[in-house]
Order: sequence, then structure tokens, then C-alpha cells
Amino acid sequence: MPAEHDGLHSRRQTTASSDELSNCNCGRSSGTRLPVHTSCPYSWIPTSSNLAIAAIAMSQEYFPPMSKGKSPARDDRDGQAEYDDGDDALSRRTPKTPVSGAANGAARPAYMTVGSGSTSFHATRLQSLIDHDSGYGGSSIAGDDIGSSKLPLGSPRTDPSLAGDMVLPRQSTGNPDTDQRAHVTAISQLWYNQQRVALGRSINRVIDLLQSLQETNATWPAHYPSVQRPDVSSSERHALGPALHRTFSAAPEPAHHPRSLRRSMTTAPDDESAESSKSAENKSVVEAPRLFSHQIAQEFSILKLDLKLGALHQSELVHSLEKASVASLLDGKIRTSIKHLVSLRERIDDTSSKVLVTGDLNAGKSTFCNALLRRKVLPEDQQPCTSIFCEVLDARENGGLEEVHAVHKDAFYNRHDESTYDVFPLSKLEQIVIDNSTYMQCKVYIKDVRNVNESLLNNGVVDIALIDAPGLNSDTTKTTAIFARQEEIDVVVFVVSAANHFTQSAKEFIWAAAAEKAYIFMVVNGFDMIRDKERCQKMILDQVYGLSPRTYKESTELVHFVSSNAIPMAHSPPGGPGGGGSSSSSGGGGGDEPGNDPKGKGKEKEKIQDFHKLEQSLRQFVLEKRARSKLTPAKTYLMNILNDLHTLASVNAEVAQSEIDRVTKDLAELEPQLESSKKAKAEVGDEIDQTIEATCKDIYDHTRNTLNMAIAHAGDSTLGVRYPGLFGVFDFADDLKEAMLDQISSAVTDCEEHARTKTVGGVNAIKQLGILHLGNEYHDLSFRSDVMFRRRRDLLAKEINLETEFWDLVDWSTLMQRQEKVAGTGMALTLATAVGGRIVGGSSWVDHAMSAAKIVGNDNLRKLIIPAVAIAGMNFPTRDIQA
Ligand SMILES: Nc1nc2c(ncn2[C@@H]2O[C@H](COP(=O)(O)OP(=O)(O)OP(=O)(O)O)[C@@H](O)[C@H]2O)c(=O)[nH]1
Repeated sequence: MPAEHDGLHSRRQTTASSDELSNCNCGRSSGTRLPVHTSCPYSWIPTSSNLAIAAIAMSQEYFPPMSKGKSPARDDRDGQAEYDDGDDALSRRTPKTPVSGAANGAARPAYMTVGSGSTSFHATRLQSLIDHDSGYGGSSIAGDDIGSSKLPLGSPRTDPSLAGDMVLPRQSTGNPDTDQRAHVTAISQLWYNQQRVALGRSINRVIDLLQSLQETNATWPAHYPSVQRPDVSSSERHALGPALHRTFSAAPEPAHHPRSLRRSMTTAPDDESAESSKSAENKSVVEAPRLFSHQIAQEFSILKLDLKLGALHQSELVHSLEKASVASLLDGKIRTSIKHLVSLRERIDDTSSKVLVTGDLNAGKSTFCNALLRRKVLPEDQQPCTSIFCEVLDARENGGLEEVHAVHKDAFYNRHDESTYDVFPLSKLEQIVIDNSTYMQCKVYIKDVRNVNESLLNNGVVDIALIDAPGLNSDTTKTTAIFARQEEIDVVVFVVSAANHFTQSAKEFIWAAAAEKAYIFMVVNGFDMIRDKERCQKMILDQVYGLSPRTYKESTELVHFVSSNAIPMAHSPPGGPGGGGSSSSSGGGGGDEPGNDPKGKGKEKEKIQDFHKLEQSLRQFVLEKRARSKLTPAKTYLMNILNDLHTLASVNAEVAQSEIDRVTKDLAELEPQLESSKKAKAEVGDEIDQTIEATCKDIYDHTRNTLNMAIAHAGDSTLGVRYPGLFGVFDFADDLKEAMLDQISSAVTDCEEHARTKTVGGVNAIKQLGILHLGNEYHDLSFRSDVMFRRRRDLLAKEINLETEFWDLVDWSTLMQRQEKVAGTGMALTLATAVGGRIVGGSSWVDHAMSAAKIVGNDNLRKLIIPAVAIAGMNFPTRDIQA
């Protein structure tokens, strides 16, 4: 046995049998159950005192031993949700060690078991209320049962961080029963605070989660599942089964990237564009990834998109919407949910609880409230007097000042804003409550005269505000029912006169309230007036059964027969309402000193005990109701939203996975295609290059040869130009030039034509290659052969502007050749000879002269022959030159 257990275990032996040992929930040891370990939340309790043992025994009440069977209202998930709190301090203090038995399986705080464990009434119920909101039913919470676990005097120390706002009773009242109850309540509060803190953290985390979903949804719209009746063939429909199949609301993206991969709907019949390859496009719709759960749309509760439009089914509507619209609808839902979570967090952080006291006219509501407060605060009268709602609060909430804030009609009460109310002393309350023409409600701040162990308002556990409502009648029943329905009203206490039973108004109110509050705390007042008490009890309980069966079921705790006027009152502070004194002014006995009559004394004691029992039940009920009314809605909401998120995440993960699978498959199919395409592309590129090269070369060669030939032979004939004689030589030269240029120009045109033909051939060859390799996806080349050489640049290039000059008549090349032959002869003479010879030489020289046009413009050469001009007159035989 580990040393850590030894001490307590041996001590425990003094109070528990060996059978009881098996009740230990510690879970630290497998064979022998050990009562406590160092990480138990209550291991701080002084181990040397009996108090510790008893306190631990009570703590065990809140986590029932598994040997007694799992609470029907618990499940493993809940335990996990509440305690699997990651790295927070609370979960470190609250060990995740599983409780005994696989039946639970969830991480549960383990506590030492002392005693039989059979008295886990409060805790089990509280736990199950929180866990499952299963109602108030279960084992009795009778005070007698509480008493079975004898708690020694003294008070346990507590970890303040866990206790939160809890104030544990610090001193013994001298009454073991009272002390024990106080500790039970304190531990209930400790448990409540743990749950509250854990729940608060969970809410924060869920808010973070929702915010990140919101961000993701804005950039990457989530798939929202919906149910759609698909247009599938009957065979397919048969295959799908009768159920609707799940599809996704995301609409196809615009086809601006026809061949790019994209996110797609997974089942939309017209979603072929979503496929990323030809093969995918060819697939039938049925082959596309599908999710067949027809339940899915029903699975959403909080994130369900409520769409109502014409006759369209909601799910069809979702499907018909564009992805962006669905995303924005979802965004709205998320935003609302975050807002609601924030308000839930505020609500669970609010430690106050409101108790509405209502009932028939003159049933004794005010007297009952005063009895709870042990002080005459609210006006009591034989005739109906309370006509407004009086909320009694602890004066600490008003800076310790006792006063009345009469709230203006239609004003929203704000203690820090005096324009919303009028301030009166407590003594004026009597006047205020009888007139409902000016005020509808008032806040009564009073100092509680009772100590923390007894006080209802300042009880160290729950900050309770008592609301004394106007007596029910045909006018007020509806108003009070509405008031009772308010969220902050945790408990409704219904005061009924023992003598009058339930009136019609009472019945109507209870029926109305039952819709909101499953349980109503019943106070049958004026029981002292009843002679045949048993008969009265039976009759009232029968009526309760008819009005609220659930309340009847818990009547031991919820229906109390008391005499409120029998409760002794404390002295009122000076200036306070009512008189001081030790007993109610309304008579009926009461007080601790009922006289010398021993029978009367016994009766009075009985009345006080009955009322005391009522108070204990009420405190417990308030606490339980508070847990129910505050923690349960938050927990239920969290479970729902998490469930929705889980569904949404699963759907999106499923969609993403199916898309990944499909795309991976597509890629695998595409890879070889890509490789062969790359190869083909390289081959085609080479072929195209070769075609271009060959075409260009052919055109170039042809053009060059043709033009060379044309130029070279331009002067081979007179080209049909008639020589007009020597005096028309310039005209002749001009005409000849034009003719020669025309001939060259026509050669150029021929070349162009040839180039065009060849280019068309080349382009066609390239087109053929494209069609061959790309098939239908080949986009025709935009080529127009008719516009070739039509551009201005080309036209300009063809214009040759040559002026015919005198020197054009000189065949300079022939001259130069001649000069080379006549070595040693002077240049000038040679030139002159040549020129002279040409001029006088007859028509044959013209050919040479014209061919010399090639060097026209060579100024330098011209300059060389200037001296020879002077000799021009000398007539050299032109034949020589010709030679
Ligand atoms: N005998 C007896 N009289 C009681 C008891 N409780 C209240 N009364 C008397 O019943 C009368 C009405 O009491 P209230 O407390 O004013 O009744 P109420 O329900 O607040 O009245 P409204 O709010 O004005 O309808 C007073 O005279 C009380 O003294 C009781 O338990 N026994």
C-alpha cells in the first residue's frame, strides 16, 4: 500500500467497514481501493481531525461511488467534458484519474470514501441535474438523511482559488445538525464553483474556436451539408436507398480557369466543371464522391440555417444558394452563437439568485418573507396590501445603506442612476407597496440580522434576492406569470393559504409557470389555523398532484406546511419598519418563549422546526435550481454547438479527403500524360523550328537569286525603250532607268509571291502539327497571307528614287577595268578616253552606262574623273574602250 494512503486509510478504518472501503473513487490503486491520495482535491483537509474525515465523506456525496452504480443521468462524455480541461489549474487540481470501474470510464475527481456512501443524495442529484437537466427527481434530500453523516464541529479549510466566492462557515453554531448542513452546502458551493469555472473556460475556448471558424469561413467558405432530392435514375435511386442523400451547398466556381484544379461540390449533378481532368469530366455523377448520411441536416441545432422561401424545402434552398451566400449565412449563425455564449458566460459568472414569492391574496407572502429574514421588513396586513413587486436585497449591494429604491414605471433600474428610482427610508415601505400607480417595483436593501450560517440573503453560498409579489387575482396573475418567466428568476415559491387552498388564480398561475419551471416550491401557510392538519395536508397534496405532478413527486422537499407568523423576529434597527420583539406581531404564538404551557411550547417548537426544515430545503433548492438554471443551459448549449462544429468539421474533412483522393487519382492519371505531352511538345517544337527554318531559307535563297539575277540582267537589253538619239540621251536614260526599275520591281513582286506561297505552306504545316497533337483543343492560328508585304514599311522599301545624272552615262566599272589593264597610263587620260569613247560610241555603250547605275552616287569616284572631263572633246575610238 503506498505510503500516501496509509495515514488516512487507517483513520478511515475507525469509521468505515471493509465493504465501505470499496466505495473509494480514488482509482489510484487497482486491487485494494484506497481512500485518498495526495492529488485528491480535498487532500488539504487536516488529516488528523475527524472533521476532515466527515468533510471528505460529504465530498464523496457529490461524486457517487461507482460501486453503487452509475448515476442514470451520467455518462462518460460528460465527465470528460467537465474535467478534461487540458492544462488549466483547475484540472490539475482535479485529477483526471478515472474513477473505479470501466462503467464510468470518464475522468472524475476522486475522493476518499468514508461511510456507507449511501447518502450521496445531494451530490448525485446536483451532478445529474447539471449533467443532464433530467429534472429535480431522484432520491430524497431530506434533512434527516443529511444527518446520517455525522459531521463534527469545526470548519474545513478550503483552497480559495477553488472556492471562488464561497464563504465557508467559520465557526460552529453549537448545533451539529446545523453545522453539518452548513458544510454540505459549502461543499455543494465548492463543487458548483468548480463546475462554473470549468464551464467558463470551456465557453471561452468555444468562443475562440468559433472565431477561428469565422475567419476560415471568410477566406475558405465551409461546406455546409444539406439534404437534396437528387435527379438520379431509378436504378441509382435504388442504389442510394429511399433516404435522401447528402450533398453540399457549394456552387461551382466560375470557369475562368478551365483547366485548373478547384474545390468543388462533391455531388452536385451539374458540377462537371469541378472535375480537374478530362477523365474526371467524363465520369458519371454517381462516381463522384458522395456522402450518404441523410441525417446530417437534422444533426445541426445551433448552426442550422433557417431558410424559408416559397415552397422550397430548407435543405433544397441551402443547396440552391451560392457558396458565398451559405458562408455568409453561416457567419451570421456563428456571430449569434458567440454573442449567446458571451451572455451565458455572464450569466454563470453571476452569483446571485432570485427567488420570487407569489401566491393568493393575503396568503401570507409578506409574513413568510419576513419570517425568512427574521425581521419585519415587508408590510403585513389582514387585507391585501402588496400591490407592487418588492425585491429584498442585502444592503451590502447598496453600500451598506438600508433604504428603498422605488423604481419608476417603465424605467430600467440602475442603482447608479438615480433618475430611474426614488429613494425612501424603510419605514415608508408601507405606503409605497399599497400604491401601484406610481411604481411597479421597488428594491428594498436591508441588513441581514442573521449570521452567515442561517441567513438566506447573506448566506455565504448564494446571493439570494427575495421578491415579494402582489397577491394573485384576475389582474395580477398574468403579470406575475410573466415576471416568473424571467431568466433571472431561479426559483418560484408559491404561498398558499392552508385554509383557502388553491384558488382559480393560483391554479392558473401554476399552470402557466409549469411551462417554464418544472418545480415550484410550495409553502402552505397558516397551518396553525388548521385543526385537522392531516386532512389538510392530504387535500393540498392532492391538489398539488393535479397542478404539478413533478412537484408532488418531490413533495417532501418542495411542499411545506408552516406558520410563518410563528417565527420569532429580531429587533429592527432604529427607524426600521415593524416593531422589534422576539415574535411576530401578527400573533399566532411564535417566539422562543411561548409561555408556560408545555403543550403550547411543544407546538411552537414544532412550528419553528417545520419552518427551519423549510428553510433548509429552500436553500438547497435554490442552490440546485441555480445550478440547473445557470450551468445546465450553458452546458447544453456548449454540447450542442460543439456537436454542430464536430458535424461541420467532419463533413468538411470528409469533403476535403474525398477531393484529395480524387485529385490524387487524377494526378496519377495525368502524370504519364504530362510526360508524353512534354515529349511531344519538344518534338513538335523541333518540327516547327525546322519548318520555319526551311521556309525562311527557301524564301531567302529564292529572293536573293531572283533579285540578283534581275539586277544583273537589268541592262542586258533596252527593255523596249527606243533610243531617241544623242540629244535625247537623258530622256533615254530616264526611260531606261524606269524600265529597269520596273523589271526589278516585278522581280521583287515575284519574290513576294513566292514568299507568301511558301509562308502559307509553312503555316499550314505548323497547323497540321497543332491539330495532330492538340486535337479539338487546338486554337486556329490567326494568319492572313493576303496582308503580307502590305504594310507601309514594305511599300516604302520598294520605292527607289534615282535621279538620272550626266555621270550616269559613264560606265565607271568598265573604265576601272580598263585602267587596270593599261598600267602606267595616267588615270586622267584613261578616264577621259573612256568617257569620250562612250559618248560618241553609238547605242551599245548605253547598256554599259546603264549597268553603271549601280555605282551612281559614288562622289569620290566622280571627283576622280573631273580632270578627264576636259579631255572629253578628244575622240578616242570607242571600240578600244569597249574592248
Ligand atoms: N394565523 C396565521 N396568520 C398568518 C400567517 N401568516 C400570515 N398571517 C396573517 O395573514 C395576514 C396577511 O398576511 P400578509 O403577509 O400581509 O399576506 P400577503 O400574502 O403578503 O398579502 P398581500 O400580498 O397583500 O396579498 C396578516 O394578518 C398575517 O398576520 C400564519 O401562518 N398564521
